[in-house]
Formats: sequence, structure tokens, C-alpha cells
Amino acid sequence: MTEAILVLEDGRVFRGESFGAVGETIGEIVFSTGMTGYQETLTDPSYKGQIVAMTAPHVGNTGVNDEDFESRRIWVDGYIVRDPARVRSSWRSNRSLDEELAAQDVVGISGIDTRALTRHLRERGSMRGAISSTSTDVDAVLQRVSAAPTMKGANFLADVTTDQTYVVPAVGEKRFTVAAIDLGIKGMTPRRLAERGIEVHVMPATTTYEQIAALEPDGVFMSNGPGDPATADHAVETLKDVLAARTPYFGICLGNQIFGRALDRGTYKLTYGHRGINQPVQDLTTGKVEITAHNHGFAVDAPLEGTFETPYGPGRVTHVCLNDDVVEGLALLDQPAFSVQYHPEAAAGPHDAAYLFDRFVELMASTSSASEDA
Ligand SMILES: NC(=O)CC[C@H](N)C(=O)O
Repeated sequence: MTEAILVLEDGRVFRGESFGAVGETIGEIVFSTGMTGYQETLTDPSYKGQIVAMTAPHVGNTGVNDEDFESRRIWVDGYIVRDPARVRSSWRSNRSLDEELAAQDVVGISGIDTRALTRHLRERGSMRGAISSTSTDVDAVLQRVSAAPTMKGANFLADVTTDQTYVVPAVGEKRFTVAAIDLGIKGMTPRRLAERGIEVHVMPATTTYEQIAALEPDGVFMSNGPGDPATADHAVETLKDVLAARTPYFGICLGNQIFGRALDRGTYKLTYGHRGINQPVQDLTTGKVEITAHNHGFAVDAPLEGTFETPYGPGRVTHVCLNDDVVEGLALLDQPAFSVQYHPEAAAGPHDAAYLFDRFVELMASTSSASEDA
């Protein structure tokens, strides 16, 4: 057994055991309340720069398989669990979580009181911290934590985006072409689009409006992604051109924050964010409540009631989180563009919000029939 320490930037220390790779890692310490779906969490590119603590006490019970990866690798910068499964049990599993973390050089810690850690972060907010299984000198680790960059102002888009455009073909008959800007896209998103007859062109984060327009897409999509949305200026400028051309738009998570910025709204950092697959959201357009998957530490600042002015006519908040009234969705009233802050593609579930992909299809269908009529 190798000892490990978790040192938070405010000086709080937790002592446990090394889990996964032995080493030292620094990042923003956040917690996820997902009871399942740890593979999908680990491989979500939006977690770049973060060390994730699981509030579920047992993690790793079903081991690791190759199918439940949301991207090519693990992106979390560290992993914190209470009690790793000693035995893995699933017909799909072909290795243990511990082995996988070690193979991908992800430093983790286990055997700490994750409930106390979560309560601490809930009261004080997410903060920088380090896991170290190579040093027991708390003061030295703390100094390295204090010198590390904060999540505010962070931009990891170049790390996570695709180098080259690739195409995910429509399943069955092709109905639409969509340009999907990869800001850290998860594998399930193009699949959810493709299964609705959409040919998805997944394009790098540096794609220009001219490159999008050359494709003559029926719609444009912007994905989830890591870092501070206030730094995603290129995507905001690109989206402004998309909106000026009245091309249908759908955004998820970072794609919602970029939409908010294109509509002249600001973004801000939440105290401890929303991460998990059990977050209640109300669709204000129908009144329905859905249980949804979240992973965000920032949010859009917009009025929950009434409409607000944007360069593209009135906009409104369409979805709100029932835990804390945070804005979870936006739409323009006079043109086909909307987004949500959470994850309707939810590979690990729940699937309550899958209707949003159908809304995008309906918007593209009505826009193309309107332009045929004109
Ligand atoms: N999943 C995401 O797209 C997250 C967006 C952004 N990085 C945030 O933390 O709010």
C-alpha cells in the first residue's frame, strides 16, 4: 500500500492510499454525484484540468470496457474515490479501473472521507488542490498548488479538439448535414444526431465561419468542452456569423455558454458547479421537469423571466435548474437557435432530455421547408 495525500488550496488535508498511477497531480477539485457511469465521466473531455471526487462510495464495480469510452482517453487530471471495488463484475469488463488509471497515468487517491470533502467544497466552493503519492511534505505540495493556474481564465480547447474534420454518416436515409464544432465533443453526441438522419461533420475548434459556410450545412452544432467559457472568443465570433446567417443552431454545455456570449450575455463561475446524472431541470416552454446529466462549473447570466434583447431579436431562458435556479437553456424567439447547459446525449443516462435532438431536427426541417417556399 502506497500512501497518498490530497491537499486543498485552503490548507485542508486528507490522507488516503494511492489509486491508479503513483505521482503528483494538480487541478481544480470538483465532485460528481453520479451513481454510475464512471467510465463516461473519466473520458469526458470537459473534465480536462479537474480532479474529480465521486460522491458514490463504491467505484469500479463493473471494471473497464472499451465501449463506454466517450473519447479516446481519460481526461480527468486526477481521481478521488472512497472505496474502490476489490472485485470487478461485468461480462463486458476486460480490466480493472485501477489498472486503467495506472495505464493512462492518472493519479488517484482512495480511502478518504469523500463525504467530508464534498461538504467542504459545497461550503467553500471548488478550489485548486493536489493529489500526491510521491511527497508527504504538505507545505511543499501546498506551495505548488498555490502556484498553479486557476480554472477561471483556463482554455484547453487546443488539447481536446480534433485535428481534422471527420464525418459520422447518417444512420438510414440522410436528411440533413450538420457542422459540429468539436470543443471537446463526447462520442455519444454525433451518434444521437446521426441516428436522426443527420450526416455530422465534426470540425476542429479553430474552424472559421467561411469553412462552415462552404459545407452549406442545414444546421450548426457546438459541443461541450473544458475550461472557462469567457476565453472561447473564436467560437463566439464564429457563432455570431452563423446566427447572422440565420442558420439553425443547437449547442450543448460549453455550446450553451458560447451561445449566451454571442447573445451579449455574460458567463460566471458557479461556487461548486453541477456534476452528476441526477440533476432536476424544468423546461419552461412546457413546464415539464426532466432528470438530467450535468458537468458544468460556469453558467450564463440571463433573466429567468421575460425576454432579453440580443443582436438577433429577443431571447429567453428556456430551462432552469430546480436545485439552484441556474440558467440551463436559451433560445432566440425569432430565429431557429437554442442550447442547453446540460447533456441530452447522456451516454450513461438518464435519457429524459433526448427530445432536444428532435427539436433540432424539427427546426432544421421547418427552416428548409420555409426556404423552399420562399
Ligand atoms: N461540459 C461542459 O461543456 C462544461 C463547460 C465549461 N467548461 C464549464 O465548466 O462550465
